[in-house]
Amino acid sequence: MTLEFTKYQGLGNDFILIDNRQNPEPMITPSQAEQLCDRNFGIGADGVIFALPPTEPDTDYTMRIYNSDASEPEMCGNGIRCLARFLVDLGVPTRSSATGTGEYRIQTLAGVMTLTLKSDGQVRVDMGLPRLLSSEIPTTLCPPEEKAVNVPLSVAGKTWDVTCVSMGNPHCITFVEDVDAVDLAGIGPQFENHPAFPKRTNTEFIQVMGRSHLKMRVWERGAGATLACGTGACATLVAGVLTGRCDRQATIELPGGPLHIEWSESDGRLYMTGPAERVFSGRI
Ligand SMILES: N[C@@H](CCC[C@H](N)C(=O)O)C(=O)O
Repeated sequence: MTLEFTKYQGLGNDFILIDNRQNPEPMITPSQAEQLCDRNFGIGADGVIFALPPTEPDTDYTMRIYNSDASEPEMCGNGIRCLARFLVDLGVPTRSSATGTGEYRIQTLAGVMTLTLKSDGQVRVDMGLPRLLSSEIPTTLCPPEEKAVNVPLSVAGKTWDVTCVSMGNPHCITFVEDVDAVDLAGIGPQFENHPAFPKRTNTEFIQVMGRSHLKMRVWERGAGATLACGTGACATLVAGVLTGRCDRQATIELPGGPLHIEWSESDGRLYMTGPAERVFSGRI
């Protein structure tokens, strides 16, 4: 089998993009995706993203993604910005927004996202509403109809105060004094596979630098330590606001670079703005 692909990255969170517009099912299996993501024996990536035909009214395409461990998450913030750039590079015309900028409407397992192509090359994504009930995360840290905000979680012999937010996919956020001192590879997997998270979890370790500046390191479910996580940055801003640590707009500083996140007071939705770049194309 020969597969055409293009590699993209959003703040160093990197993906293999596949033009799957002729078929509603991904043209490779999760285990083939895992092989392609291998950084020694494959192309190397944090995940594989498929541009699939639309199945919902008023959408342009459908996005699905496999993590580098072959699991399928509901959503990916950096990945959907890469998908916007991929569609532009494929020559797919955009819709025109009220402000005259180009837009795509993309269906995901977490709902429909609107992507706006900005004139400076960045992509702004309407990431939708955060979900806060324990049943929606999901987590057993609180009763199903309660929010897990600043609740204790025991990991690696220490009690961490955590806040849980779903952006379609699960996030567990904890604020620390010094984010560079966190042993990500040591404790990340223990958060990810903690029995309190029946669907596993992404985990964000956050240092507050100011009310509009948070520094983040992430351990991703199914991908490990990555250089950036868009859904994680959105979930982090929500956790920061809910615990009184930050304003509703902030720069989230990630190892791969900054993301701008806004939690709109008027519509309650999260808006993420950041870059996405093509790295290379190939055939495997
Ligand atoms: N890097 C992504 C999130 C990808 C999915 C995640 N690993 C999960 O399993 O939920 C982002 O930018 O949001």
